This record gives sequence, C-alpha cells and structure tokens, in this order.
Amino acid sequence: MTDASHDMMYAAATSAAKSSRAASGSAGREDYIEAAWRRCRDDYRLNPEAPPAAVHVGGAALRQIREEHALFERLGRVEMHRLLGQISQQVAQSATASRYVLMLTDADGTVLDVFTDAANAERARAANMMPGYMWDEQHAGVNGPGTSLHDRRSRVVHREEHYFTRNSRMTCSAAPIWGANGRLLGAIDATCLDCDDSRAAQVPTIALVSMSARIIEQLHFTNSFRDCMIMRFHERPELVGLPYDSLLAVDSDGLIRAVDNSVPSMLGAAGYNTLVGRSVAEVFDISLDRLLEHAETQPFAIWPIAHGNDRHGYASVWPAKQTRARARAVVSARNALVERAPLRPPAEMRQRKPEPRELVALAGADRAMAHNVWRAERVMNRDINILLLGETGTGKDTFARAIHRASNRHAAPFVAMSCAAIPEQLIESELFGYETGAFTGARPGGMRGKAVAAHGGTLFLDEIGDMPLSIQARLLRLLEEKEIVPLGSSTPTPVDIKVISATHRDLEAMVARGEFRMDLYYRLNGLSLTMPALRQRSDRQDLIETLCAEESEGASISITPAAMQALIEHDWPGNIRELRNTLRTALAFAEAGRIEVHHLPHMIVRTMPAHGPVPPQPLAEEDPERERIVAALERHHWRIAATASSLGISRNTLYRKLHRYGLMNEPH
Ligand SMILES: Nc1ncnc2c1ncn2[C@@H]1O[C@H](COP(=O)(O)OP(=O)(O)OP(=O)(O)O)[C@@H](O)[C@H]1O
Repeated sequence: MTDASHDMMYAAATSAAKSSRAASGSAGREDYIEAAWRRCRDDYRLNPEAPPAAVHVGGAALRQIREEHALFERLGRVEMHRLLGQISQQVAQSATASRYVLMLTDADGTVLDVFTDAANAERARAANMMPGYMWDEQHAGVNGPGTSLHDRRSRVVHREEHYFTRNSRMTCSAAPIWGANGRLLGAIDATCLDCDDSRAAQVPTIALVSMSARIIEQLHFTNSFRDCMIMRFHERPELVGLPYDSLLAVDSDGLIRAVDNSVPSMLGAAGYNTLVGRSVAEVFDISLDRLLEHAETQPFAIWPIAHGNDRHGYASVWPAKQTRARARAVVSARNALVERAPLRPPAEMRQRKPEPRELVALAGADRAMAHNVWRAERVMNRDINILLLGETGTGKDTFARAIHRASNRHAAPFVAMSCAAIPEQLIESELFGYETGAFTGARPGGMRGKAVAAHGGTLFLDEIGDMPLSIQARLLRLLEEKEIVPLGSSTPTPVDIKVISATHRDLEAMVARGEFRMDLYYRLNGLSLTMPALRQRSDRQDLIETLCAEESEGASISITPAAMQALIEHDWPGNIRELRNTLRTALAFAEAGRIEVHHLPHMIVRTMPAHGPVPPQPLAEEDPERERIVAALERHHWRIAATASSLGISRNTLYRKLHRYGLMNEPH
C-alpha cells in the first residue's frame, strides 16, 4: 500500500472512530466496560483483587495452534511490524510511544505472537504478554483482546477499566480479525504499558489497530483463495482496492466460493449463506465470460457494476492462478515464445523422468524436513512460488534443484542466479536481458536474460534478500504478468517460469524496515519452507553416515564412537556444508578406513564435553550433557524414542547414558 492511500484510510478511520464516540458519548463507552465487568463478576466468578494464576496452553498445544494458524500468524506478524512503526509516528511527541506491546491472538484469546521493542520485552514477559498465554475474559478478566473477541468489535480498555488490578496501568486497543464467510480468526491488540495519556487520546491508536485488522483480513482472504478470481467491490470507485472494499472469491465455474466480512452489509444481503455457493451472475449484473474477460484483459481496472434491486457500485477483479482464461494465456504465451526463440530443451532432457525420490531422500529421518518435502510436493506442480528460508549451508539450493527435478517442469531448464554474487548494476541485465545497444558496453546482438533462459522451467533466485529495491518492482511485474521487457526494448516477452527464491535473511523484518517490497514478498512467498539447522535435525547420525559414504565414494569407512559423538554434539554453524567439508578432510587423514577423534578439526573436538565421550564413572549432577538429557526427557515426557531422536542419538546410546548418569530410576 502506498503512503498516500494509507494516510487517506487513516484519516477516514480516525474520523469514523471520533464520530462514533461523539454519538455514543462516554456513557456508551462505559456500557461495554460495565457489561464486561458484570460478566467477569457474575458469570466467570472472578475476583479483581485475587486473580487466578495466568493460564498458558502448554508448549505442545501452542505448537499445534500456531501450525493451524500459520498463514494468519505470518500475515499478522508483518502487519504488527508496520503497526508499531505507525503508532510510534502517531504518538511520537508523547513519552508513551516507546511503551507499546502488540499482540496477535487466535479466536479463543490465545496469544500467537507478540511484537515490541527490546526495551519492553522483559515487562511484556512479566505481564504474561507471551505466546501461549490466554487473554480471553474468562482467564484474564476485562482486557482489550478478550473483550474485543467477546463483543466482536474494536475495543479500548483504559487503565482501571481492566478487571484485574495487576493490569490497571495498561491501556489496550484491540480489534477482531475476521476470516472468510464470517469465521472469527482472532484479534490484534496494541497495549501501552504504563499509559499516562487520557482515554480520549486512544482514538488514533484504535483507528490504526482497526485498520491493521482489516489489512490482515484482506491479505488472509486473498492468500486463502489463490485458486479463485478475487472480485473487489465498493459503492465508491475511489475505495475499490483499498481496505474499505469488499472481497468475493469466485471460482472458474462462476460460483461464489467465499465472501469477506464486509460483503453482506455492503450488498444488503441477509448473511453469508445467502451468497456463498451462488453464481456470481445471480448476484451481480455480469456474466462469467465477461468477468473472465475483465480478469484476463483488464485485471485491477475499476468498472461500474449493478447488483440487487438496481443498486450500483464499482468493481475490479484479480485473475486467479488457475482460471481457464489464465491457462489459455499461459499456453498462448508459451507458444509465442517457442516460435520466437529456440527455447526447447534438448531431446534427452525432455525424455528424462521426474525424480521425486531424490527430493524425499533429502528429508532423511528428520520430521521437519519430511514436512517440508510433503508441503513442497503439494505445490510444486501448481503456479505457486516457493520461498526457502534457512541458515547458510542448510541445503536451500539443493532443495530447490530437487523440487525442480521432481516437478513436471523437470525437462526444462533450472536456472539459478545469486543476487548476492552479482554486482547490483548487473542484476537487472542478467535477469531481464538486453537488446543491442541498450547501454554502453552491451554485447552486439543483445543478451537473453536468466528469466527467458528459464522459460518452461524454474528460475531460482538465491539470496533474494540482496535484490536491490530499485529492481524489485520489475521483478514483481515479471511475477504478476509473466512477461519481461528486456533493457532497451519496449516489446514484452511472455515467459512461463516457476520462481523458487531463497534467503538466510529475515525478509519480514526487511519488509518492516522498508528494505523489501511487501507486495513482492507476498508474491514470492506462496509457500515458505524453513530448512532446519543441522543442530536441530533429529537424524544427525544418519546424515553423517550418508555424507561419509558419499564423500568416500563407495570405500568402506567407519567412524569411531568417540568421533561420532563429537560430530553429533558439535553445533555446526556452517550446517551441512561445514559437515561435508569436515568429513572430506577427515577422510583424507583416516587410516585403515577409520575416522577417529584426532582426524577431526580442533574446533569440533574442543566442543566435546571435557570428560570425553564414554567416561567410565557416573558423572556429577551438574554435567551439561546430563542437564541436556534431563531437559530433553522432560520435553518428551520421558519417552525414550522421542528423546533419543531429538538428541540425534540411538535409543541404545540414550539407555547407556541414562544408566551412566544415574537417571534410570527417575519418576515418569
Ligand atoms: N538434505 C541434504 N542431505 C545431504 N546433503 C545435503 C542436504 N542438503 C544440502 N546438502 C549438502 O550441503 C551443502 C550445502 O548445501 P546448499 O548449497 O544447498 O546450502 P544453502 O542453504 O543453499 O547454502 P547458502 O545459503 O550458503 O547458499 C552441499 O554440499 C549439499 O550437497
């Protein structure tokens, strides 16, 4: 969203909030606080002076809840970054600016994510503003997110209006967030810890929070129905495409699959059920063919449309990924390109079969990797871009190549480009190509860019976080319109590519700092997969053995238990790449096909427990390995298989260690 449109929405939201306050007066505002207090006292039997202990849902449940809300949380986090910046600007003159903590909760009031400055983190933790804590009224009394979720409305809860005295220095501004077809997703809340300002001073904050809620709703909707056309509608043309319009997802048969929260009132419909499942032609005065034509030829253009009893408004339509129109466009684009340039891959490549097993093999026996493979397989043959995240050396490049080889694009080229390795001024010409004479020093005859070279196949943009801002808009156009305009040319060339990008950087934080375009981030991030660091993989021993076999090129090699333990316990900042290099070097020194501790680099041996890997005597209680094992046992409820796997050791090794550390008789 541009700054100008944001300012416009902000002004409208502020004036709406002010006029509703003027209309209801302070008595209206107190009504909802009064009602909430009554609920806490009479229904939930809470005592303001003696609050019950704060409730946390527990690690396993939190993980599951977060998994279920992954898209919501991801979108919420980006918006919270932006919102905190907005609030800071808004209240910059006031000392309270630096005291805000933002929370995203699910519909039950469970905190999914918290965002604040480092200076507030400790206080937020002390106030239980942490993922997993429950802020619904029943557990936390009257409070911003809890009361907002109960009332299904934006709510301010100012200082002593909180039910529990421990919260009486806070001021919360919270708004509910709605998903498709009337499903409540959760709430977003901005809490000022230690608020000195008046209640009236919260008007700008609640306006900003409500707007953020709406932005998350719209992003969630468009991300959830990528296989549908998204129709945007408002009675006023200047508001189509901004967070005030209403969204409908229309499938390729013209049926309304979903509507957002504002649609029923905007269309004067009785409810979601009266719209969902109906043909778009019954609700609006437009045929499916005409809608498809708009999507194909004029996406984003705004045109007048009639609905219901001669009511009028304005609409625009975003194309779906898989509409028939889109499919036609891609096929004709591909044909046009094939005619223009000899881009067909060599015959032997076309005959090659996809290699799904290679992708599966990368998971080894690690659950997180297996989940990555499972998710990648689900999207690899769809028009969904994939973003690979992870530390250096975790295998992003390897994974991208394996996806390509397993996909139905395997016969066409896989073209990789590292945005970090190419000087900034050359990235544009490398990617988009250029015509003869496009710039001084350009090759006669021009150059075909990487995007065209990848036609029909996969373009891998490594280190995408290093893509200069100045080129990001052109890349976005390539992704949206599937065509490129080489430098020095005015003729667009259609391309059919799947884009996989990768980075070790925190792209969301870069978006928040304005260093990476948000729209491009969402385009690239159709599905994001995080490669686990080597130290997090539960199959370290297997991986070590596999890499050792690969590096020894079939020769029979063994690793002594002490050397294996050192390899398993090292924390591998360079991940699989560092491990591979270490094994390669160790193999060069190994005698009689045995890798021993003294063949390993000093750094790795130094990180081994001082007592050595297999000490003969029971060890002291404070031994760090013992503590690590106890912590893992507790985390896995003393389940031996799960604990052993989380530590990257076999069950037998774990039993030996339990025995050695005198842990065999611990209570279950
Ligand atoms: N799952 C895996 N199993 C075995 N070896 C792997 C696996 N993934 C990666 N490797 C090996 O690890 C090394 C580093 O992999 P890769 O270059 O793909 O990492 P990367 O995350 O792209 O690194 P960078 O971020 O530095 O570009 C390579 O030698 C690769 O063969």
